[in-house]
Amino acid sequence: MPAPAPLGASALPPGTYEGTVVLVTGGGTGLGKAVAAEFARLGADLVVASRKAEHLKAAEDELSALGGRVLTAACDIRDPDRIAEVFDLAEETYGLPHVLINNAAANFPVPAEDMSPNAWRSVVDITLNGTYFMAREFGRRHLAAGTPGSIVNVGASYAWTGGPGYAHSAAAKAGVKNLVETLAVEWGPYGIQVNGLVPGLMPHEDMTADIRANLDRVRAAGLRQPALRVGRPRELGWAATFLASPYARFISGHTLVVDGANWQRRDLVPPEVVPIREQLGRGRFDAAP
Ligand SMILES: CCCCCCC/C=C/C(=O)SCCNC(=O)CCNC(=O)[C@H](O)C(C)(C)COP(=O)(O)OP(=O)(O)OC[C@H]1O[C@@H](n2cnc3c(N)ncnc32)[C@H](O)[C@@H]1OP(=O)(O)O
Ligand SMILES: NC(=O)C1=CN([C@@H]2O[C@H](COP(=O)(O)OP(=O)(O)OC[C@H]3O[C@@H](n4cnc5c(N)ncnc54)[C@H](OP(=O)(O)O)[C@@H]3O)[C@@H](O)[C@H]2O)C=CC1
Repeated sequence: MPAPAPLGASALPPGTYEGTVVLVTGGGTGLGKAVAAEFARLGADLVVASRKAEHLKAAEDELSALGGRVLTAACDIRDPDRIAEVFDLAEETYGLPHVLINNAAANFPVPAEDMSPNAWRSVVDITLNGTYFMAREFGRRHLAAGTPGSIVNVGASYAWTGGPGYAHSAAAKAGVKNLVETLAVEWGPYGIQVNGLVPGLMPHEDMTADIRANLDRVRAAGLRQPALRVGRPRELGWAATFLASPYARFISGHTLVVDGANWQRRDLVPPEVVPIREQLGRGRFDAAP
């Protein structure tokens, strides 16, 4: 597929998000930062919430250079009390966020039989429970205030297909997609839109070592994407700024996949079956700890 428009370009009119507060979880790294940047270019004030000080610093430094104001808040989205404090802080500083980008998630490749109960819990807690806790706080505050809002939950295409090597994340992302569909109906009458946004393979400099190693395996195999290229983080940002914009007010309960049709790929001759243990370079399963 052709290369996208250059970084800094936008399909939306300048100032589309002036006077709008956008809260992005995990907005200090990778795709969350790229999405936050597109809102900032269009005039939004940003609230970035995540756990690590170095990620919050990166958000503050890089996103404030794009024009809008940036408030950062240390927050583990597994903690509903801390989430409420972050919303209090945002309200005191700018007013209640109009848009919530539920981007933060956790993931690492591991064969299902090797995964510890705590590893499963950590990924599901962050990816599914954290996403719900953020949406819950946002929804309750808007319902109480009688104001409209827009939520975009970042997902993954293995929500539909299953994700060998990522059982925890795939199950959690299936829950995230399902939550979009439920909340869109429950909160539609109050003017709250809820949509999902799924990136395809979009490499970036903040990828964790585990995910990067998998990307290297994909590249070594020859990429194998129908688009014959990977996605650029700004392509996700453009889709997010459209979904939360005044031009998408009748879109709700929808999950938009930005992956160059990769998740639809089927072959006349199915690919060779290689067990996940082998793909991850692991030996025979040994139940002994
Ligand atoms: C090229 C193809 C790419 C396909 C991508 C598919 C689409 C999805 C992409 C993504 O979601 S990318 C997002 C990735 N980003 C992150 O995961 C960032 C945040 N991650 C983290 O903070 C950690 O990785 C964490 C482990 C998920 C959470 O950290 P926390 O501090 O809460 O947990 P820990 O106490 O460190 O660990 C809990 C538990 O998990 C076990 N564990 C940790 N890492 C691994 C691993 N690599 N493999 C197996 N198990 C792991 C850890 O040992 C703990 O379990 P116990 O030892 O206590 O049993
Ligand atoms: N990159 C890709 O190709 C793909 C990505 N995705 C999805 O896109 C989204 C962004 O992924 P990507 O940018 O690649 O990943 P990153 O690892 O760069 O981003 C994950 C972000 O989540 C934050 N985070 C993790 N755990 C918590 C927590 N408990 N509380 C608050 N924040 C947390 C991290 O910040 P901190 O460490 O500071 O807490 C980090 O900023 C995710 O939802 C992911 O599943 C889906 C498919 C493909």
